[in-house]
Amino acid sequence: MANERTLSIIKPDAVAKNVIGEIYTRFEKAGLEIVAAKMMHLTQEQAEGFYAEHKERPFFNDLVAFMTSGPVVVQVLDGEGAILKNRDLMGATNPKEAEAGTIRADFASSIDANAVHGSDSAASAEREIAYFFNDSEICPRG
Ligand SMILES: Nc1ncnc2c1ncn2[C@@H]1O[C@H](COP(=O)(O)OP(=O)(O)OP(=O)(O)O)[C@@H](O)[C@H]1O
Repeated sequence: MANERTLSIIKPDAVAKNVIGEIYTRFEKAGLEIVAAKMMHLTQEQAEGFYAEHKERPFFNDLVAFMTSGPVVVQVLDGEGAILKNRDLMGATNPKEAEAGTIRADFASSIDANAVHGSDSAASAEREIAYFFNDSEICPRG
């Protein structure tokens, strides 16, 4: 599988639980390099724009309220099959259904406060990385 990049967000619940380092360790152990990272407190506009595809869903307002409730950490992960690898590390959207040992099984408390986001396709990854980072902010190693 080719090297690719994906956008990951550590959501406000996981930042509040002080598990940023534990989540980063999982990325690193899976062979994903963190090639860009920043902590930010999303504005209403930033959260709405990021989740625009969910605009018509009944949970949209709650999702935006949650994502703006506290700081998040946004990062670009780089590695072989990074998109799928990150989705596997995250586990199912609903932590009750997430497999044991996944980030959501271990750190998420509900389907709203589910600890992490990860791009779900190459097209989403491209859009989402560009949403938060300029090319000059991404620092591949080696
Ligand atoms: N039925 C629901 N009720 C409440 N919140 C939901 C529901 N479905 C999804 N969400 C919230 O919206 C986010 C985006 O939904 P999506 O279906 O894209 O899930 P996902 O791809 O697993 O999560 P993410 O996009 O955050 O990686 C979810 O992470 C979750 O926080």
